[in-house]
Amino acid sequence: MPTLPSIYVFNDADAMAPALAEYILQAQAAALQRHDAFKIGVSGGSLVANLRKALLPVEGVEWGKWQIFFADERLVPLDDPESNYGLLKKDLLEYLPEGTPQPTVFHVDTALLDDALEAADAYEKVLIKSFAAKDSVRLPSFDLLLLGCGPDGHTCSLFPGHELLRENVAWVAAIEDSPKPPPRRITLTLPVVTHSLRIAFVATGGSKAEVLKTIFEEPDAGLPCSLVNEGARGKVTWFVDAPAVQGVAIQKKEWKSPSL
Ligand SMILES: O=C1O[C@H](COP(=O)(O)O)[C@@H](O)[C@H](O)[C@H]1O
Repeated sequence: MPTLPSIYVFNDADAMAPALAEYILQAQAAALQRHDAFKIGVSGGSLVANLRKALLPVEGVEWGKWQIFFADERLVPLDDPESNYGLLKKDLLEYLPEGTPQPTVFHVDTALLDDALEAADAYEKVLIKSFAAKDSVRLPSFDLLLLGCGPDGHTCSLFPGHELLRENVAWVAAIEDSPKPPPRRITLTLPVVTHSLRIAFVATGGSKAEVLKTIFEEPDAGLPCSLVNEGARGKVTWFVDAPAVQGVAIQKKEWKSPSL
């Protein structure tokens, strides 16, 4: 089993989209063989536009079987421009053609936006219900996590050097001092992220090149994305465009379409 992440580089986001779609459809097929649902966790940010580009043109997405959870969420109203749920709805789900079976989307409890701890506990209970009781399951196994990578190397709302990186009991944790606004958020914890069956990072644009250099060339710097690469050995795939890895020493892989 390979231990390094697989890194696929494309000229631009348009060229990346079909490969990302194929990868997601492979994960969907594997999940639907295991159970009658596709349980995924998604980030917000630039990922969502890339998902729309990838998924809208293709057939075979069984939207009605998707159970979508948030890898992290900002504690703001769902219609706030900062909401990851709001972004997913506006930039992806509202584009689904009329009559498409809708995915089940698990958003944060909006009654708890002022209390990050309560909001994290409540979202953990949602996971416990969806993935079986915490007593019998040490960690939930997402079929797929689709993650972004911030320009500082954060992923989910796990920020470089933050104490939350050491959280190893909770499935979902509260953060009140996010260095990127808004400060109050909830996030999946690192053990939950690395326990997922597959993890894909999507990073595009030259603004990511500097941090990708650190992530891949200096993994010991311990940036959150490097910790995921390390902790989820062999299960991590990166989809990037050429500007995002300009000047970064990586071992690229060539995407082979399963349809060829
Ligand atoms: O704050 C956040 O930022 C990251 C990265 O966003 P990007 O726009 O630089 O890709 C995102 O993955 C995370 O979900 C979000 O809450």
